Amino acid sequence: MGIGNTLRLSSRMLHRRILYSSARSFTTTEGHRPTIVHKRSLDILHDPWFNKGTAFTMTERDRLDLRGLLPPSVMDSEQQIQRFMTDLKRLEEQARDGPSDPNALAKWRILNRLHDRNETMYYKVLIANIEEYAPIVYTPTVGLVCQNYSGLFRRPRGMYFSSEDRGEMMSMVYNWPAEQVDMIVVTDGSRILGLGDLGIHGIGISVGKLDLYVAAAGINPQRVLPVMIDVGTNNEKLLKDPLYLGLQQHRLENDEYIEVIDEFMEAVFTRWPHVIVQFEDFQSKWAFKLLQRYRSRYRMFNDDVQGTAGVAIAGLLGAVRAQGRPMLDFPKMKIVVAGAGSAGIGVLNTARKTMARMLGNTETAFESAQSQFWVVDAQGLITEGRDNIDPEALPFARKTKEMERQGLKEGASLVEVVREVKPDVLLGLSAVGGLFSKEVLEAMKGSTSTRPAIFAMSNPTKNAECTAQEAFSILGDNIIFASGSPFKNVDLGNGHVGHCNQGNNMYLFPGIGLGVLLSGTPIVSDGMLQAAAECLAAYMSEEEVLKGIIYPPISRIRDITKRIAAAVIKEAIEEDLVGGYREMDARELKKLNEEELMAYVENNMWSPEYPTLVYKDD
Ligand SMILES: NC(=O)c1ccc[n+]([C@@H]2O[C@H](COP(=O)([O-])OP(=O)(O)OC[C@H]3O[C@@H](n4cnc5c(N)ncnc54)[C@H](O)[C@@H]3O)[C@@H](O)[C@H]2O)c1
Ligand SMILES: O=C(O)C[C@H](O)C(=O)O
Ligand SMILES: [Mg+2]
Repeated sequence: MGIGNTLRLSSRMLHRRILYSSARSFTTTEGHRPTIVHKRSLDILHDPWFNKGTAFTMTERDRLDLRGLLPPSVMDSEQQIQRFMTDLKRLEEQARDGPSDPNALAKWRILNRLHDRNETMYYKVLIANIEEYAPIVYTPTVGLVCQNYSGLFRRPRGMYFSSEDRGEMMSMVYNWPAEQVDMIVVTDGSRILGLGDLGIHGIGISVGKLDLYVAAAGINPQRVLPVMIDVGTNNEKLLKDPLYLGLQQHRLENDEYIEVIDEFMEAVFTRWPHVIVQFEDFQSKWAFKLLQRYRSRYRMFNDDVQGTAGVAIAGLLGAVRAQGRPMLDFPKMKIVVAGAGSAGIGVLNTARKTMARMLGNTETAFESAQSQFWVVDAQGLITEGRDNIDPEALPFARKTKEMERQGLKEGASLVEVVREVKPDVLLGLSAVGGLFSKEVLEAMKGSTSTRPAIFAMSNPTKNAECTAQEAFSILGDNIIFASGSPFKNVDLGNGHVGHCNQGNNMYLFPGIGLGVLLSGTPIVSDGMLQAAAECLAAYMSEEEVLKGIIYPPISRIRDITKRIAAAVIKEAIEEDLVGGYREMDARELKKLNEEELMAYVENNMWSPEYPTLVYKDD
């Protein structure tokens, strides 16, 4: 069409064009008309017709009571699809360089989908097959899940409190639909297993821990709440990833950080005054501070510091018994610990206290206990000669002169320390995979123990300080071996089998939580943690321990958890801290004999059975 023709567009055509365009704009307006929904909160997220997932805008989240039920980052639909496609494509990569069980993530997805559609059935499957599926919903696969969380994120589970929610937490906590919450596991994502800062993706660890609370301790799944507190991340990869679901800012520090955690604690304890909060995978610089800040004010504990310590003590006492010696010989053990973070220091403090108690609890007993430990961190052996020593590690710093006599100096390497000390136990909580190298394990051959023990406790599997195969093949089947993530027993030929123990805080935290809940204690005391550890230590028979089996198999986790809960309640009674639980008041609780106490615990453990449902109009 020439210019002239264009100019001569008939008025009829022009009219038609205008009509067409106005019809289009009319259609568009129609498309923007709001959809009326008769639902709010999780009911919307669980409805495929209305759910937009992370694409709900902040105003919509506020309008529909969704605040806190989704990660804080708002995505558009293009970004959502990009995330979905990245995940889909990752399947191929995983088949190539995935974990030792190439189906682990696929199994996790299938279990997770079941979790989304039928909780009762999910927990029935999990409890009946706990040995097979704990490594899927818990370590090591949970680590992989967190690392791939952006792609795996489907239906949100739990609550997200971010630093953007300051001033709002007290009200948004009411967006959680359950009237009662018994157990919260909270993380800030700053140190997930040995995988470092995973930011908001760390929520997977809270979900995994609570799965064990339900499966092992029989906490009602309707009363658990996984929480992620997003104060930013220092993980540069996440900070640069446009599809990251969390706040793209560096972590808050100092008072700003504490104010966020304070507000969260106040909010959850205001709505649910009897809730128990388990702190999980906070970097050590905050783990200790927050524990001290809250432990006498709230029902809370730190699993990495306190749960790990109890499990390690139980294992160390097992290692003494495995030598055919009485537990009271524990204070004679020489222990080299690699790693002085939240877990390592937690273990050291408790081990020292246990030894000191065995030696009479005097000042000399404490000093004598202290001299049984050699601590090696990223900078080598910790001595008093170190500049800027971490105050938490200070009590375990060795005296320079004494070390000189032993042929060691500040910063000595792990292999040097093992060679000189010839320890009974080598315990790793360093998060460094392969730290117990061939050289280090060879040096352990010089151990003066009749049955040396190797505890490679870092998680997940790739961060273990050594594999079971490496330990047994170098040191033989006489050793005691425990690892944080599960390893299969090692066939050493000629009918010899190296037994692998799983030294993981999963043997303690569910029982601690359950005992605290059912006792109604307002705080989690050192005595309760000690009672829990002693219960675990005493659980294994003489015969098992002599075979090198120092922890129960995970198939017995529900039974051990029940006993630990009873031990915690007993201790709460001793300390006069019981408050009772539901219809069992403190006075009644104190009257229970051993058998009745066990029955009380058992009767209060949830089991996955379908209840009869009856409809009732509001
Ligand atoms: N098995 C369990 O139940 C259990 C429980 C808690 C933590 N963990 C594991 O323990 C590990 C550490 O956790 P954390 O919270 O203490 O971490 P953290 O980051 O606070 O501490 C790590 C420590 O290891 C030290 N370290 C680093 N490189 C080292 C090296 N080459 N040699 C010796 N030490 C070295 C660091 O200096 C630091 O002291 C993680 O892998 C975690 O999964 C296991
Ligand atoms: O989560 C685990 O498996 C144990 C422990 O809490 C850890 O941080 O590694
Ligand atoms: Mg942990």
